[in-house]
Amino acid sequence: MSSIKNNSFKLACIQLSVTADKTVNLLKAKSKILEASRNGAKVIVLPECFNSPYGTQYFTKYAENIPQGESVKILSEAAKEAKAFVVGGSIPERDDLTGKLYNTCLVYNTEGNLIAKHRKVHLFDIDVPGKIKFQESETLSPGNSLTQFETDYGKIGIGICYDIRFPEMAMIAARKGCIAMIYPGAFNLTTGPLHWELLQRSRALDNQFFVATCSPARDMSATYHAWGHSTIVDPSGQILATTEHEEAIIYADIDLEQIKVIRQSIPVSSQRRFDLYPNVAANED
Ligand SMILES: O=C(O)CCC(=O)C(=O)O
Repeated sequence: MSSIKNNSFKLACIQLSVTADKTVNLLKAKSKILEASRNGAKVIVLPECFNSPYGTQYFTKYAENIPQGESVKILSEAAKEAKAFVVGGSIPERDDLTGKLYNTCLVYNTEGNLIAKHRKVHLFDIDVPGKIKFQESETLSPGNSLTQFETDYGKIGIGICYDIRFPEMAMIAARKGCIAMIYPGAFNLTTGPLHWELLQRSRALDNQFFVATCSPARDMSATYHAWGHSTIVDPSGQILATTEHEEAIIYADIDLEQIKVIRQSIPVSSQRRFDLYPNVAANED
């Protein structure tokens, strides 16, 4: 595990109501970050696409350059005022050099400095006949790297929404010593009920670390209906905090001792047989 100054902290996930008005979204996000901080949270998470409605038709309009964009400024100010680590959900990012758009999570430290940037690696391209078809790749490009950042409590890995379906990402974070994976995400009314909680508990149990997800609140007048149910799961797969689909802040006390205890009792990470699966990608027929 990386250098840890404190063995416990309060984690908050802000299930924000996101509107079509970017300024309203940003001001609300900042005030909720400060509220979470007043309630003792030291790591505060926003949802996927917290400054814009979620949908490929919106990304171009709401996209911002990093670090010049207005969302960057608000996140930095909020983290500094809150004296907390802020995992800034995600925003549509425009790379001015290439013109490409990304779904990007920015992370700030307690001084308001940008310490990590994760571009969603696995784009949400699915087609469930009669239920949901979504093609993020119509407008977005995928990121090409995995992201972890240091806090006073240990290292934390970042994924965005669909990234949670790829256990390799979380496993790499765990093997690099992360204490948690945090996934800003916006599942939907088709895949949410069956998969959202199951995926979180699976990633937590696979890796015996904490997992947190943060969704926007549901808005039935929007074009995309988010599942909500932001959740925090402990290293044994138990749910520490969750909610329904309305706007809410959920909190959990994260006790890092729990990681040690479960890893000592069920020591799967030291029992792995990498001699049998050294390179999973090479095993395709
Ligand atoms: O994987 C899913 O079912 C939903 C993913 C999603 O909504 C996203 O990646 O934004």
